[in-house]
Formats: sequence, structure tokens, C-alpha cells
Amino acid sequence: MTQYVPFKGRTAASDCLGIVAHRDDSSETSWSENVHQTRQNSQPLHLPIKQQWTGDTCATELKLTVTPPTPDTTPDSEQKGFSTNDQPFHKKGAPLGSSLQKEMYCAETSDSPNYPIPRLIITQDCSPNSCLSFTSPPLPETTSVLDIPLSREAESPCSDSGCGGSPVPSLFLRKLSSSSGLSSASSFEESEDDFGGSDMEPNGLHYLLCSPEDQGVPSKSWKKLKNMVHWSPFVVSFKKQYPWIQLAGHAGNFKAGEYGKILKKFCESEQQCLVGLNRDILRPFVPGYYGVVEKEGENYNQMEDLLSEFDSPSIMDCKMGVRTYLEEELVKAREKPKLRKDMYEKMIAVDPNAPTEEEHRQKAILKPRYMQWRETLSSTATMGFRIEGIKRADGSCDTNFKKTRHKEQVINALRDFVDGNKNILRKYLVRLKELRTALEKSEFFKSHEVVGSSLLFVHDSSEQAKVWMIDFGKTVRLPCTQMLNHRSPWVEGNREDGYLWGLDNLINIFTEMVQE
Ligand SMILES: Nc1ncnc2c1ncn2[C@@H]1O[C@H](COP(=O)(O)OP(=O)(O)OP(=O)(O)O)[C@@H](O)[C@H]1O
Ligand SMILES: O=P(O)(O)O[C@@H]1[C@H](O)[C@H](O)[C@@H](OP(=O)(O)O)[C@H](OP(=O)(O)O)[C@H]1O
Repeated sequence: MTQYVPFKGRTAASDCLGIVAHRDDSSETSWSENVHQTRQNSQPLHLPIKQQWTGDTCATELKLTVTPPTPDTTPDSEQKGFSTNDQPFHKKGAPLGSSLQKEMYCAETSDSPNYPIPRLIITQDCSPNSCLSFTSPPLPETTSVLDIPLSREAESPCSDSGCGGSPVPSLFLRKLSSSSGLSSASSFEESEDDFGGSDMEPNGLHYLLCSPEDQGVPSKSWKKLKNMVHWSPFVVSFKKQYPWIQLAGHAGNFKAGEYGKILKKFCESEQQCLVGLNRDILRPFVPGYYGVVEKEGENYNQMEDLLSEFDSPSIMDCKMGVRTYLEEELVKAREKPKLRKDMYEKMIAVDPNAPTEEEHRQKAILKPRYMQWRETLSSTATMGFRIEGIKRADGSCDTNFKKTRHKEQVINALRDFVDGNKNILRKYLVRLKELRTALEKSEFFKSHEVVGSSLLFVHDSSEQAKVWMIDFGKTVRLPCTQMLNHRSPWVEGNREDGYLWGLDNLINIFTEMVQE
């Protein structure tokens, strides 16, 4: 589906799902008003969004000077092109000054505060499904983490990049997605004593086995050991010896923790979310949180490993919401536009015709442009969720879902994921509905913009099937007076994320599949 941009005017009304973007220029307010009115009365004239990024509108203002890999001494804030004062993004992981975290492909541009980053406005038929009523999970009286104060202020997100890109050498730390060029580089390289390396997948992808013994040890071996943990008290020392798989996300973000726990690079706002969620009605749907752990000079959030209760699990990561970047990322991008060579390369790897002429000339694109392109290429914009990756029970792994956009494609992927097993589908459906009920009651949820968060689906051959919310690196507390319903269309400023709308759609799809 093409993404459209309203272009000076309105047209007839439309009930169907559509995407509207507009320029952030001097006519911003009236554009915004037009779009609001448009949803009620009329449909805007449309232009492909690609035209937002043509040279005559904006790109001529950019002068691309690709910054070569910088020495380790460069402060992170400079790496990201932010001054030390403008720090809306807490970086993930290491303490300030870590030499690990570098921006390699970020290109500085001339400062142009009025640089027109388009605003994406999703118009959608967001009539929610009628909610089935389920007993709410009991609100815990105590939590596993008790003493971390919650800030009342909006938390800054943990985006590695904001609009400036990942603060790590992309040669070493890659996003675990097919187009990001997965290689045998393991995100656990730094701790080979603790973990095994990566396994080559049949489709050429790799996933990570978080098993101390698995360098050269076939998975059957650890399985045996794991069984021993189940059956014999003498094998306690074999704890941690099961494979842990990171299906999506930034490579290098995880390490093994205690048995049944994993460590994710520390991010303050994610920590606050995990603490808040563990005190909320959503507690049964999020990983347990066990505080901050320091390992090899770096801080990590220790959380429950959601795979630990499963045997050779099948796993799916679904990124939720209609938007995958925060509003403040757009603001940042306008203030300090930065060209991303790596994102241009990821884009042309999927579709060589996707970049505008100007982007081709510059061989770089802005992050919001890339993120919007990803959203419209996949089902994010049209359904409010997208599949990021699937790992099947046989060990095969697929992260090639960038172009999985249509309902039929999603259904095929889901059918393949559950291997046609309707019992598992039914269990997922029940769990998704329970989650929706909890989300609709949750104090945490209504007071946070939840962007880039995923649902982790896990099942195994015993037909145990569960879903959890994960990844709160870009979950941001709203100002006290603001609340979201997570179903309204997003208009920049309202901070709606479409999370519940996406969940409604997911539930509809599972319902259809169960009834098939
Ligand atoms: N608590 C958990 N238990 C088991 N697996 C997990 C858990 N948290 C994350 N994972 C695995 O790690 C992957 C990435 O997790 P997550 O999305 O939190 O990482 P990230 O690097 O912050 O991602 P992103 O780049 O999208 O922000 C998930 O797809 C899942 O496979
Ligand atoms: O899946 P892809 O196509 O590889 O694209 C990445 C994906 O959109 C991530 O969500 C994003 O991280 P954040 O959500 O943390 O912004 C990352 O940005 P980054 O490269 O700036 O980290 C992108 O590169």
C-alpha cells in the first residue's frame, strides 16, 4: 500500500485505513487542522510520501559529510550529535564514556531548525472489538523489586539512536534483522565464558544460544542437562544451561543472568517502566524485574527469562503500535537532522527504488524517514503491529518479515509459527484477550506512550502458550494531565501510539484463525 501525503486541499471522505503525512513547514497548523477535519468530512488529496523527501522540499538543505569512525575518546553526546544539554535519550547500556558506544555512520548536517521532517498521521477505522470479559489478574501486593523510586516526570527513552543512530560501531553490534546483515558476530561475544556463540540458521540467519556449554555442544546435550535439572537435585550446578534466544532488537544488549533471568543493558527509563509495570495490573504480562546488576563494568537490568519455563520453545516477536519512533525523536530530527548511511543501505537492500533521488545522491537518509518507510512497508501502519521475527521449535529462525504487510501474509506467518495447531492458537487468543482486558484497566498503560514495545509469543510441544509485553526502552511517561486510549489515530502532539488498536487487530486475526 502506498503511503500518501495530503497536498493542499481536501477531497471526499474515506472510511478505509489510510496514511497521511504532511510537511512540517510554515503551514503546519493549518495542515494539521485540515487533517483533523479531513477525517470527519473529507479526504485529502494525496501524494506519495516519497515526495516529502525529494530534493526540492528539503534535502537540498543538507550537506552530507559522512563522519568516519571516531576515536574512543569522543563523548557519546557528540557521537550522537547532541550537546550534553540536549539529552532526551538515555543511551542503553554502559555508563557514560563507554568506548563501546560509538556512532559510525551518522552524518552531520548543517543545523536547520526548520528542517521539514514530515509528520505521519494515521487515519484508521479504529472501532475496537467488543472486549470479552475476563477475570483480571490479581494486583500484586508486593513486587520483586521494591525500593527503586519512580519518577513523576516523563522519562527519557532509551533509544540508542534517537534520530542520531545507534551509539555502537555497526560493524560489531548489529540489529538482529535480516536486512541488517546478520553475521556470525554474536551479541554475546564479550562474554564467551558465559555464553555460547551463535548458530547458523538454515536460512542464513543466526540466533544466539545463551548456553555456557554450547560452543560445539549440540543442543541435545543441553536439553539433557536441563532435564536433569528437572529430575535431580544434584544438577543444580548446571543452572543456566539452556539456550536463550534473542530474536530481534539490538545485538549486544543481552547477557545471561542467574538461572531463569537475563540481563539487558541498563536503561534508566526501561528500569522505571519495569518497576512500574511490576506494581501494576499488568504484572502477569511483563517479565519480573530483579534490579540492576553490574557485570564487567557495565550495568544491566536483570529480568525474568520468559523462555525458561519452556522446552525447545517456538518464539515470535511482534512489535506493537502504529508508530515506531517517539514524538520527541521527530522533534530532535528537526532540530538536528542527521543522515544515516546505514539506514540508506538497509533500505536499498530491501527496495533499491525506495530512496528519493536526493537520498540516492547522498547515500543516506534520516531516521524518521527510514522508520516511516519500515512502518508502511510492513503491517505496522495498516494493522498496528508487525512481526519482527519467528523462531520455530526445530530451531529455524526467520526475521525476514519487513514486507509482511497484508492480512493474508500475517495469517500465513502465524499458521506456520503454530504449525497449524489450533490448541495453541486458542491459548494465545485467550491470553491476548486477558492482556487486552488488563491493558484497558491499567494505570501504567494509560499514562505512558508505548512505542517500539513488542509482544513475545512463546509456546512449546506441551502446548503451553503464553504472551508477554517486552521492551520498554521507548516507553515514556506522559505529563500528569495527559492520558492515552491507545486506539485513537495519531496526530503529532497527541502521542497516541495505536497499541490497543494493533492488539484488537491481532485478536481479530487469531479469532479468525481459530474459527477457520
Ligand atoms: N524477558 C525476556 N525473556 C526472554 N527473551 C527476551 C526477553 N526480553 C527480550 N527477549 C528476547 O530479546 C529480543 C529483543 O528484546 P528487546 O526488544 O527487549 O531488545 P532491544 O534491543 O531493546 O530491541 P529494539 O531494538 O527493538 O529496541 C526479543 O525479541 C526476545 O527474543
Ligand atoms: O529493524 P531495522 O530495519 O533494522 O531498523 C531498526 C528498528 O527500527 C529499531 O526499532 C530501531 O531502534 P530504536 O527502536 O531503538 O530506535 C533501529 O534504529 P537505530 O539503528 O537507530 O538503533 C533501526 O535501525
